[in-house]
Amino acid sequence: MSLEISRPARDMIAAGQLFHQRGWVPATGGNFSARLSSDRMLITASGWHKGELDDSAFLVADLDGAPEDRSRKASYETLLHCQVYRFDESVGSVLHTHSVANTLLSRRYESIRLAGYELLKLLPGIATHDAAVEIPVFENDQDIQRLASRVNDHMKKVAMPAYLIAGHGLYAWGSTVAQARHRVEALEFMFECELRELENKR
Ligand SMILES: CSC[C@@H](O)[C@@H](O)C(=O)COP(=O)(O)O
Ligand SMILES: [Zn+2]
Repeated sequence: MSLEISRPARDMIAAGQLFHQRGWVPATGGNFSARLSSDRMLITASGWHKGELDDSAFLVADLDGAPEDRSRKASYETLLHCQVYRFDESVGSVLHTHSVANTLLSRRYESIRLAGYELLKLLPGIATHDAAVEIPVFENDQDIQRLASRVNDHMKKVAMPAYLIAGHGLYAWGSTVAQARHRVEALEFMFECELRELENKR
């Protein structure tokens, strides 16, 4: 495996193990990618357990989602990764999780407002806890092309640091795998806080 591929693969393998330990990628849920160049990415193959990734779990695809090796099957949600890379050329990694907190909140709200958290500072353009962000929730859809196009239309109108798919999971990104992972960790922490707050109000 070339150095170009082995570094992001190593970081995504480590992210998968961490997310699995936290319960954020049950069964074969979740998928990960890293940009390799302006028009290529390394992405998880479909159907892998994300806590058990190894070098063979990744494949190179273009930003239309076509694998270089046509015999390989990229993630079912590849086009959602392509959409983010195409929308913002500074994005270097996209990570997707299926946690209990993000799933429950996304089933309940049309968007999640996160305000007053110190960890908001992990998100782009935020330098203080005294801030708020809206994380939009999109209706789930097995037609990933149609879902990617809905996300794209919304992104053109409203800046977002991440988004949720209802009853499904979180998509977050960053300039590197490490930054995307930190953002997933921060968002999952804040979602967990929101969920517990909600439960305490009952
Ligand atoms: C089989 S349940 C999970 C999938 O439908 C999907 O949401 C997911 O996150 C993983 O799909 P994958 O094709 O392995 O990248
Ligand atoms: Zn998913």
